[in-house]
Amino acid sequence: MGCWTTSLDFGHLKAHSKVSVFFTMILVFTYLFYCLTGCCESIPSPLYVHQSFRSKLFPKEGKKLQADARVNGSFPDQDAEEETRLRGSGYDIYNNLSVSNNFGTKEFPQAIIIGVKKGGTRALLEFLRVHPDVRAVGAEPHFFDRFYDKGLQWYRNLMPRSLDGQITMEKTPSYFITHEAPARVFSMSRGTKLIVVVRDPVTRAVSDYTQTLSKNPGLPSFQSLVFKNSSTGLIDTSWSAVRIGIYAKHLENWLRYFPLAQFLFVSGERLVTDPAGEMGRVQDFLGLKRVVSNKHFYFNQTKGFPCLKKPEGSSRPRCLGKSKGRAHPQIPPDVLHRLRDFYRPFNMKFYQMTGHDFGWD
Ligand SMILES: Nc1ncnc2c1ncn2[C@@H]1O[C@H](COP(=O)(O)OS(=O)(=O)O)[C@@H](OP(=O)(O)O)[C@H]1O
Repeated sequence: MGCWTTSLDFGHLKAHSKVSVFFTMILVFTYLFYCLTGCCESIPSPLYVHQSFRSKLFPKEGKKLQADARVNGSFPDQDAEEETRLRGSGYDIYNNLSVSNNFGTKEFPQAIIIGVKKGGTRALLEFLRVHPDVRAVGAEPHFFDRFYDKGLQWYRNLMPRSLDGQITMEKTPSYFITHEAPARVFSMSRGTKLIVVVRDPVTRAVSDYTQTLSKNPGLPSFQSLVFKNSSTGLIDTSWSAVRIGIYAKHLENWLRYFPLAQFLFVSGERLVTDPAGEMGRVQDFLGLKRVVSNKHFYFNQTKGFPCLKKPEGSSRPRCLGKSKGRAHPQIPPDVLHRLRDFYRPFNMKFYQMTGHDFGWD
C-alpha cells in the first residue's frame, strides 16, 4: 500500500514537471520572440543591431530606408559601419567602462553633436569617448529626424548607462538641417548643449559629393549637379550638398529655441590641424576636466589625419576608417570659385551670428 502511494505520488510529480517544462518553454519562446521584434526593454540592443533585426523582419521597410538614403545622398549606414569597426577594433579601450556594463542608468543626452554632415563629427565623438566622464552612443540614433514617432523612452533606451557625473552624448549630423529638430530637442530638455562641427562649406560639399560617388560611381559630375544653369552660373540650392552648407539659415532655425550660449561651434579644420586645442574648448564647454590632450594624439602621415595613440597593451590601429578622409575628385577651379562666391554672404552672416570668424574666405 505504501509502495502504491509512493508510485502514485511519483507519477503525479512527473506529470506536474512535464507541464512545468511545457509552460517554461512557452515563456522562453514568447520572451525570445518579444525581444526579436525589438520590444524587449531589459536587453537593449544598439541601434545598428536593432535596425538589422528590423530589416530581417521587415525587408521592405529596410529597402525603403536604403532607397531614401540614396535619394537624399546620405549613407548613414557607412557611419554605422565605421562605428562597428571601431568597436570591433577595441577603440573603446580608452573608455574606462566597458560597452556592455550594467552599472548606472540610461539618461537622455545632456549634449548632442547636431552637425554638420561631413564636418568631422565622427572624429569629434571618438575623441570625446576617450574621456572617462563621457558615455556616448556610437551609432547615429536619428531620433529627432527619422524615428521621432518611436517615442522618448525608445530613444533613452538606446543610450549607454552612465554614472553620476558622467555625460551622455550622441551624434546625428542631420539634426542641424532638420526643421523640426530644434523644437523636438527643446521638448526633451531645454538645457541640452548643442555642438556643431562646421567646415568650409565648399570643401564640405565636395566631401558630401565624394561620399555619394563612392556608393554610386555613375553619379553625374559635381559641376553638372552644382549649377541650376551652367551658363548663368546659378547655384542649385535644392541639391542637399549645397543646401547643408548654408549654415546661417539652419542656425537661425535653432536660435528660435536655444540661446547662442548653449551652442559650441567646433572648427572642422582645426579638429584636423590642432585636435588637442579644439578638444580643450569642447571639454570646457561640457564642464569636463581637460583629460583629452596632446598626449592622446599623433599625426598619421599615411592617413593624413590625426589619430589616437595606442592605449597601453593594444596594437590596434587608432585611426578612423577608409570612409573618413577620402581623396576628393578634382573639381575645376572656376566651379569652386563660383561656389565660394555663392557661400561668402552666408558665411559672413554665420560669423556674425556666432561671433567667430572661421576663415573660409
Ligand atoms: N582624425 C580624423 N580622421 C579622419 N577624418 C577626419 C578626422 N578629423 C576630421 N576628419 C574629417 O571628417 C570628415 C567626415 O566627417 P563626418 O565624420 O562628420 O562625416 S559623416 O557626416 O558622419 O558622414 C572627413 O571628410 P573627408 O576628408 O571628406 O572624408 C575628414 O576630413
